[in-house]
Amino acid sequence: MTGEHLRDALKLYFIMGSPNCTLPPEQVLENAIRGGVTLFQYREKGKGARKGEEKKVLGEKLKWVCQKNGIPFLVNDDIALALELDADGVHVGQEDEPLASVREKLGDKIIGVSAYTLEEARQAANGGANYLGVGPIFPTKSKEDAKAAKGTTVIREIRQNGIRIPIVGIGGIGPGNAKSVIEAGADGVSVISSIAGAEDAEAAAALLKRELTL
Ligand SMILES: C=C1C=NC(C(F)(F)F)=NC1=N
Ligand SMILES: [Mg+2]
Repeated sequence: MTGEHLRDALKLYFIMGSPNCTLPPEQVLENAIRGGVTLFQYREKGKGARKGEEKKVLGEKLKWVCQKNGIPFLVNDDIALALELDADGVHVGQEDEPLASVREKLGDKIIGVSAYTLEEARQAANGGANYLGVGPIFPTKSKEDAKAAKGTTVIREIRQNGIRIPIVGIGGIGPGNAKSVIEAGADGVSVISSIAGAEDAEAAAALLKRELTL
């Protein structure tokens, strides 16, 4: 996938695992994609998260849903699982395996890196990350150890410092604030609870997509 294709694919980036879903995760994902999700990250984390074989089995199901619908399937944190599932890529945080060693294992697959500050963004961009996950932009309920929300200024700051790689904002993004993330210079928004926690994931995704394309 070329850089520009990835930039477009980041538009509406859905992230979830079984702890985020009330309905069966594969059904939530199917509905979310029908509503306009453009890229998916399997993030099996938090209370009640599956482990080992169960985590892998769910990953295979969700990867299949993505492949059927032609959208990229990424795995959060777990490099070994990403390789086992032959995922399209991974997302790693500052405290996960260093970018250089992940790149060595994954070759030209997609590697996204979390960035909370301009410095972290610059380091990841220089280190060959394919995209940055910048946030939390707004207060989030989806990550227990989330840092203080930064607002959209941090995205503007990264762009003003000449960092051009694709950026997706993350953290408390939903209808009403999604557009401001794009206006600050991000190529897309990533959401967990706005879609996974919605009564109707398809409608929730469609509402967000519409706001992003207005
Ligand atoms: C902690 C995270 C930060 N950003 C992202 C993404 F949106 F994909 F960039 N995913 C994560 N799991
Ligand atoms: Mg992580």
